[in-house]
Amino acid sequence: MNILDKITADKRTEVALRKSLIPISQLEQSVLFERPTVSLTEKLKTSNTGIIAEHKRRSPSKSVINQNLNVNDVAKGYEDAGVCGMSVLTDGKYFGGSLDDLLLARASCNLPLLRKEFIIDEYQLLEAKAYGADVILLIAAILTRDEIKQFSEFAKSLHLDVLLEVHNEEELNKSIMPSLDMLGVNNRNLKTFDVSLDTSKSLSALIPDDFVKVSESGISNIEAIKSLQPFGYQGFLIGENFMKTDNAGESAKIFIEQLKK
Ligand SMILES: O=C(O)c1ccccc1NCC(=O)[C@H](O)[C@H](O)COP(=O)(O)O
Repeated sequence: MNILDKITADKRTEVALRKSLIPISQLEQSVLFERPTVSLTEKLKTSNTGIIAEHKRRSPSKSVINQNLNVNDVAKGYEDAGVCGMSVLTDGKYFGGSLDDLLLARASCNLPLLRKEFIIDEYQLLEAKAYGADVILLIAAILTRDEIKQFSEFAKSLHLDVLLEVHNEEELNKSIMPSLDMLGVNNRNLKTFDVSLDTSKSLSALIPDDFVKVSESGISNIEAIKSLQPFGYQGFLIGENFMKTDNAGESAKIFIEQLKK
């Protein structure tokens, strides 16, 4: 079994347990459920930097990245740095994240927040809304076309933006549909962890112009962004490069200042 299959199998068990512990009616009572969401897609369309900065403590590919940062400080720092949005990993077992991280980020900034999760059930979209997310991620590699349609349409009914992530042509071809807002190309193969920006470059021409294009993973310098922009990318998801430092917000600030030059 590859790591993605393992994460997904564990996620099914976890979500079944969460559903039995917290009923949907309780999620819907969250004060955040009525909060008007902020569109990351619209922010990326008008930004000249397009940085989506991630809160990421550890990962299957890198083990520990940084366990010492406080999510409130990271969220405030990213907002001060001028990022377009923040991605918050909420998986506990493989990434050391939680829904509480999302809630704390929500309490600390007004940025559009992406719930970075392995979504396999509509229930997780209700959780995303209840804990303050504005955007959800759907990963084509773990979903059927019918599930992508069902989850993306449900997300839109909750006024959440949808970022659909692909890694190859087959995943892209099965996924294109009007209920998506952003098409993300993950430069990391989630089964082997190989990283190549060429993945974003080669798939870009196949992504219809109706979607904002986001390049994800393995971006560690300004040159990478400059090399992706001519391929139509308007969003750049960066985790480790900021989180591996003592001050993720400050690192993002310096990065954005250099990018603007
Ligand atoms: O990062 C991993 O090792 C990983 C492994 C398996 C599934 C997902 C994984 N990462 C999720 C992400 O998409 C990244 O956290 C995100 O794109 C940022 O990547 P990076 O800038 O390389 O930290």
